Amino acid sequence: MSDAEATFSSWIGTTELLEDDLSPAQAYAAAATLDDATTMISGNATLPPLWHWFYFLPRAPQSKLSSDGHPERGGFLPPIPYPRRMFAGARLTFYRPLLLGRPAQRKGEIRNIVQKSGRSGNLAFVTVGYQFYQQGILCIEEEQDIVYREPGPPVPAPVPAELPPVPEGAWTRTVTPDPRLLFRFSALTFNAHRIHYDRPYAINEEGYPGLVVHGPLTAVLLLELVRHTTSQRITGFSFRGQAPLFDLAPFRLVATPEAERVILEAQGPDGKVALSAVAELS
Ligand SMILES: C/C(=C\C(=O)SCCNC(=O)CCNC(=O)[C@H](O)C(C)(C)COP(=O)(O)OP(=O)(O)OC[C@H]1O[C@@H](n2cnc3c(N)ncnc32)[C@H](O)[C@@H]1OP(=O)(O)O)C(=O)O
Repeated sequence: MSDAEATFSSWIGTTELLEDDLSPAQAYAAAATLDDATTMISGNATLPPLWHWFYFLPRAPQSKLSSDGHPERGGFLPPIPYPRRMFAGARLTFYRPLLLGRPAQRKGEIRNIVQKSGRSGNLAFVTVGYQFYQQGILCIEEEQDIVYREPGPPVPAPVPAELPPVPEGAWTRTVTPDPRLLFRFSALTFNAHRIHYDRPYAINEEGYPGLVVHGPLTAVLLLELVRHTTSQRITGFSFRGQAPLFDLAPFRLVATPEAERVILEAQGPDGKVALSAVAELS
C-alpha cells in the first residue's frame, strides 16, 4: 500500500445520498446541447442512457469551490493532494430507464483509492460507485474512475495526421468541439472545472494546449451515435479516457457493431484513440 493509499483509505466506504425530481426542463436543455430534435421529452418519457449525468448536480456553495472550479476536496471525495483532476472512465449497467418528472435517488460510495505511476507522473485513481433508484427499484449501476495527476510538463497539442480507415459497417460522426458546446455541457452538468471554459487557466495553470473536452461529453456523443442508429436496447456501457481531446480540431467518433455490442472509439486529430468504449445491447 502506498503512502497516499494508506492516508486516504479511511475514505473508502464514505457514502452520499442525493435526490432529484428529474425535471423535463433539464432534458430539454440536454437535447438542445446535443442538437437532438427527435428524442421525446414529456412528463412520462424515459431518460436516454447516460442522460442521468445531467441530474443529481453538485451542490457545493460558491464559497466552497477550489481554484480549479471543483468543490473543495475532503467532503465526499478524499483530499488527494495531486491538483490535476480528470475523468478517467466509467462502467454502467442500465437495468431500466429512469422516468422523467418523478423523484429518483442516487446513492454514492467511495469504493477504492489506488496510487499508480504513469508516463505523465504520479496518479491517484478514486473509484466511486453510484446506484440510481426510482420507486425503490434499482435502475442504473455505475462506477466512475476519477484520476488526480501531479503537475507535469505541458501536454502537447495532438499533431494532425491521417485518420485510420473506418471498419466496414461502422457508423461515424465528426464532432467539432467549440467553447459554446463545452460551456453548455459544463452548465448541463453544473461542472465548474475551468479547464473546460477558461482558456488562460487551462493553458497557463494546468498545461493543456486548449480547452479540454469533457470525457462524459465524448462518452455521451458516442452512446448517442449508438442510440440513434440501432433499435436494440442499450444495457451497458463502459469507457476509458486514454488521451485528452481539445477544442483545437475536430475529432471522429467510430462505432463498429458486433453481435450484441458496439465497439466505440473517439479518435483525435492525430488519428490516435482518445477514448475507447463498449456499448452492450440486447
Ligand atoms: C468531467 C471531468 C473531467 C474531464 O472530463 S477531463 C477530460 C477527460 N479525461 C481525459 O481526457 C483523460 C484522458 N487520459 C489521460 O490523459 C491519461 O490516460 C492519464 C489518465 C493522464 C494517464 O496517462 P499516463 O500516461 O500517465 O498513464 P499510463 O498510460 O502510463 O498508465 C499508468 C497506469 O494508470 C492506468 N490508467 C491509465 N489511464 C487510465 C484510465 N483512463 N482509467 C483507469 N486506469 C488508467 C494504467 O492502466 C496504468 O496502470 P498499471 O496498473 O498498468 O500501472 C471532471 O473532472 O469531472
